[in-house]
Amino acid sequence: AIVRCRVNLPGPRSAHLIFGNLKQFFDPNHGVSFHERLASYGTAVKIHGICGDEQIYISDPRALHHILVKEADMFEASNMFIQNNRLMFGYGLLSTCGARHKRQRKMLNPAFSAKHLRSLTPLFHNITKELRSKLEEKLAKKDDVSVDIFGWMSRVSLEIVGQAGMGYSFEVFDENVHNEYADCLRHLLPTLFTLKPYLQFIPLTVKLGPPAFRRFLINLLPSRRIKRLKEIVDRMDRASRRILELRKHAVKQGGDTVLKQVGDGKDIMSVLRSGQQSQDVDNTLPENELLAQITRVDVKTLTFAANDTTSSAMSRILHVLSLHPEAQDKLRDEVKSLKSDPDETSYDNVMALPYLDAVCRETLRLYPPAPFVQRTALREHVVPLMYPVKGSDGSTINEIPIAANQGIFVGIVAINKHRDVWGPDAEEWKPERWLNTLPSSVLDARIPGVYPHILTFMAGNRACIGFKFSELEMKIVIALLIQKFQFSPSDNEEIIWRMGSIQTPSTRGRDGQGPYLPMKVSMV
Ligand code: HEM
Repeated sequence: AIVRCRVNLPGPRSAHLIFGNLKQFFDPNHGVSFHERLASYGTAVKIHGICGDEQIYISDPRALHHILVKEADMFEASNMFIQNNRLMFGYGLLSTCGARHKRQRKMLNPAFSAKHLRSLTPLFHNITKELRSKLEEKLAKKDDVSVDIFGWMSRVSLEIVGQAGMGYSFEVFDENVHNEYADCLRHLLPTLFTLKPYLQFIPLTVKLGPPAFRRFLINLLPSRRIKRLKEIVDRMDRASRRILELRKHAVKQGGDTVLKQVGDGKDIMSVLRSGQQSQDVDNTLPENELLAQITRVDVKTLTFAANDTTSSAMSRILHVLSLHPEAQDKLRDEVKSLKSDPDETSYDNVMALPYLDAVCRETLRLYPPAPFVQRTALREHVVPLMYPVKGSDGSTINEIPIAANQGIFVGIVAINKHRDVWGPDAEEWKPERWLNTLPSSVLDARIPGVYPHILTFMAGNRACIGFKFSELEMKIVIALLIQKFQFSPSDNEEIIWRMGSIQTPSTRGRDGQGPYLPMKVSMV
């Protein structure tokens, strides 16, 4: 349905008869500046969608508290997001709504608790040490080497989610083994993102008969990108089937011989399974959903949700540290000053490092891997604003009447960098701001994020379930790498971060070749 705004919100003119502003919004190369332009209109901005549909880009703290927490039942993940994830993964956490989503979430929560993460800490250490050995090998004969940091961050985070999430090793550190799954993940989001304006039609296309018929139609389409996407999804599906076969086989066999492949029972899926066995029938998922949780739906959902996000965040941290050598030295001093051996740092010790915490928070604030997400209003509603906006007719708007079915973009990057909240230096990378008491403007804004004061991991009932997992992973990987290596910018390549559902690095002129972050690495 085409929905119009009920109030004269400011915003850019429509740029295209059919796609409105969506091609600008989803443009990998110029999207970052378009999003900055949107934020300059104010905290509630009108965007033109498909065929005259009007959507609202919101970055106001009070409005987002309302939408994501207080009245979350009235705003769902967008139908496009749900349907698209369902087509790619099946019925998992990223592709269900309402009571069904709530049930799945309740089952999964304990597996992501701090208590459970504590037990995973040694595993995170061991995997990072494997990465360190790889880099040390490369540096054995040279003073410095140029390394694709994104590639390595992607491998380490896939291995961590593989082993800690599913008890499965992707064996990513063996450079002689072509890793099909890692390859698919690397290309999935960038390919998907270039199709975003067209994916707005997904809720219509899923009604076109059974899956086999839709597959037949896809094969008739002339678009190379759609064919590529289908191929990636099919390859991931086949690979996830193989992972599960291996896992089933190994569980049947039991014993130490299979531990390298299927872990030691501490992984998320095993915890889920034992939780399922110990709970009342009423509390459990129906059999088909339980199967969805521990079958390839989950392999794909977990790896998809965890991999690109965390590797983007870790790459960004190392990139920023390479541009701020004094901050890098300060962080290294902090890690080295640990009383315990940094290699064996416990969960509590690594979480208690103040400068490491500040570096992670500041990078996640200024450069959230997911710069926006989408929601749809289920019913009409009025949303209050903390910072009034000036309407296109000059009037002052204090609240926004939202129509049923209206599309909403949650402006994560815009709220994280809001000047009224963070002050005139909001756009600067300053980890020190987290070491002092935060200004009252930040505390008063009451930004509803699960990660305090920023919206990077979102808020409310669909907030990131893996944020503590990811925080631990980032801290261990960064601490152990900084302890041994110096990271510097590449001599002759300009790094560009591209707009996407998840932002990824690349270099100028390297369009369509997947993420890439060359950096110089040397021993300290
Ligand atoms: C820096 C790293 C990460 C960032 C920035 C991030 C961000 C987000 C965001 C913004 C959402 C909300 C999506 C939406 O509502 O449209 C989300 C959801 C989710 N994340 Fe993360 N995430 C990260 C790491 C992880 C990790 C490591 C895992 C798993 C191990 C994970 C699992 C999930 C899942 C399963 C959801 C769906 C939750 C639901 O719908 O109930 N994420 N994440």
